[in-house]
Amino acid sequence: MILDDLVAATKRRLQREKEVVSVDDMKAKAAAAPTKDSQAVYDRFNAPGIHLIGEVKKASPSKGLIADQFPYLEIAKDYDQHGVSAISVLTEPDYFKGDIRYLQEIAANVSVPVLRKDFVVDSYMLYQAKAAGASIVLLIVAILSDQQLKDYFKLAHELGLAALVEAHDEQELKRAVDVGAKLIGVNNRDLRTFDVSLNNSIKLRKLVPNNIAFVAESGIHTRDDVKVMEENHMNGILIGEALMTAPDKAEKITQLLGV
Ligand SMILES: O=C(O)c1ccccc1NCC(=O)[C@H](O)[C@H](O)COP(=O)(O)O
Repeated sequence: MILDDLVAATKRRLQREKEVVSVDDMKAKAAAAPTKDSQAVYDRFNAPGIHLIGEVKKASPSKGLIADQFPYLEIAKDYDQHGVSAISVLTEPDYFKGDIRYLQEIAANVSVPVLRKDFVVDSYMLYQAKAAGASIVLLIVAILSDQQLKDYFKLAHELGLAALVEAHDEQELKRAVDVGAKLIGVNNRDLRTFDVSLNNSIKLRKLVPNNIAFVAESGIHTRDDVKVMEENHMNGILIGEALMTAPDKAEKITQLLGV
């Protein structure tokens, strides 16, 4: 399964990264970086209306190369200036052609919170995220044990990072709720088959109390898709491909949000 490959590649990468910057040095870098207010992120998504997370991604396992030209900083600034509530930056290099340096540069140049979109399997990645200026980290339930999920969720908050806890089915959703997630993302993409169904987030939204902000992820392309998400009480939508392939990002955001 692709998630197993992603986890294995991430673990190999971390081994190399720790040789360059030791765990203690990364912790010191994280401690030296400004601490953000995780509650402010949660409040942002709980405010009325639907909140768009615009994603900066060059490639993905399901789509291959998405953006041949990849002026990531310009794209992020464009998102920032045209109404996104947060920016998701892929930092996974092997399958998404991402880089933690993209996040670092983007976080230093935009006003909205920045999400580290990666496959967190080690606390080192949370220290890296804080050191790079992220405000949010993705915790994917499917790749974490209950203990890891609990530990990383706690550590994220100690570092001032909000956690977007991602689930795909009812069982994973229960684990997200049980850990105390305040921001849950439900992926419409089945990562085993790459099939996308907006019905997945619609179905699971009903199982989550309204005091937990809920983000529908993947496969959202049009204003009609967004309307369906609004009608089904999503607090947020995470959109990658539709924005990355739009020649005019500002126009696409305006269109999607219907403003
Ligand atoms: O997109 C993939 O192929 C993929 C494969 C394995 C793990 C994660 C994957 N995608 C990450 C995402 O969740 C999406 O980048 C994000 O939700 C945006 O989706 P989209 O709007 O469909 O680009």
